[in-house]
Amino acid sequence: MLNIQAQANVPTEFGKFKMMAFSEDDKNWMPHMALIAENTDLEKPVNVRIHSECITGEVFHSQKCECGQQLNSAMQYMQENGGIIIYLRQEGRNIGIINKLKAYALQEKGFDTVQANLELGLPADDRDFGIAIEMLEKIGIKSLNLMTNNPEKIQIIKDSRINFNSRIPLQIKSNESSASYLKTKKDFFGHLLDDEN
Ligand SMILES: Nc1nc2c(ncn2[C@@H]2O[C@H](COP(=O)(O)OP(=O)(O)OP(=O)(O)O)[C@@H](O)[C@H]2O)c(=O)[nH]1
Ligand SMILES: [Zn+2]
Repeated sequence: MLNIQAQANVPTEFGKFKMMAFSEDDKNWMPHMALIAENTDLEKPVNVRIHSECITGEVFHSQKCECGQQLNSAMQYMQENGGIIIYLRQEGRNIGIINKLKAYALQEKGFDTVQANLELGLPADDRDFGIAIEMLEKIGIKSLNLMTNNPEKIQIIKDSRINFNSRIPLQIKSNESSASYLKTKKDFFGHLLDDEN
């Protein structure tokens, strides 16, 4: 069972967030995180972004994906409108950074983002979004507006006790390196992306 192990108010370049670390015990060095923007009203439908860790994109500014820009946009949006970011430690769609780099090496040889995982004997997407539901319920969210393009995340909320009120699109313009990745997300995973990608 996940519990809030610690929480503190942290100023960021976007504004102040209450940052919470969730894990089963306080010995976990990679806890899932919740960032709650100031002025978030938990009694109204809450704006929520469920975001999966991507060290290459968020920390090292890789151009192969749009995760870093998505996280920045989400933080900005939550500060302007109130809301919560659930940050899941599910690097590489939960295959981990070592396997993700192995998958990237295969992508250099022409495999796409899905084929590369399968070639490694791993699922295309191994994430468990039930963790996000558990965290949202602990925080006390009853109804939400979900910031995503991923229909699976929407379905997970609809299958839970939390009310799905609306979707907030989160589309980042593609670049030369990310265009084919975004096309595969649209074609294979059914992501709700406009045609500019
Ligand atoms: N295995 C693998 N993981 C990747 C690759 N590129 C990005 N990721 C991971 O994919 C996750 C982000 O998933 P996305 O499919 O981009 O987006 P999403 O979270 O499903 O959907 P949105 O809510 O619309 O952003 C992060 O954990 C990234 O580390 C890749 O080529 N291979
Ligand atoms: Zn990424």
